[in-house]
Amino acid sequence: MILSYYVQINKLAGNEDVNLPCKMSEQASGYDLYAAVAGEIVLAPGERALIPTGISLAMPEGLEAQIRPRSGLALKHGITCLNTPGTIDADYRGEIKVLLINLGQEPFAIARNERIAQMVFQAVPVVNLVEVEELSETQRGAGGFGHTGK
Ligand SMILES: O=c1ccn([C@H]2C[C@H](O)[C@@H](COP(=O)(O)OP(=O)(O)OP(=O)(O)O)O2)c(=O)[nH]1
Repeated sequence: MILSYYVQINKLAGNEDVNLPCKMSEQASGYDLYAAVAGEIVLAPGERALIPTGISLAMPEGLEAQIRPRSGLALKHGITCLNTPGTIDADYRGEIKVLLINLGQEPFAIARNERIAQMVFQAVPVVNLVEVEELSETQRGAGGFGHTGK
């Protein structure tokens, strides 16, 4: 089953040269996001930075976008998203930004229009929280955090 949505995308002023998010293969889950940094920035080992993408979105209600790391950057350079997956709410109209951290041992340079992360769209169910005095019983009950063993 294929779910299909229209999502509006806007290039922010001064970012006309920055690539729109792009799927690198036909059935890729994620749209790669491009850095809209001025020139180049360098992340020292252990350093984090909020990287602009130069784009904003208008998604239909019931959809979110998740910002996830690129595995190649993580494996080769220790570059990942600190808050993964970052949550882009359907009602957010600001610039999409990517919170990167350098967990590697070398400085890592990020140039304008370099692919830094990916964005995966997800359907979000509408949930109404209902406060009650007691919850239904289950076999697990309150067991968690490894209570079934290693
Ligand atoms: O990686 C991210 C995470 C969030 N956002 C934007 C879109 C999102 O809709 C908004 C708020 O994100 P979140 O709810 O994670 O942040 P918060 O710390 O709870 O802030 P707020 O109080 O603004 O909701 O920030 C990004 O651009 N990139």
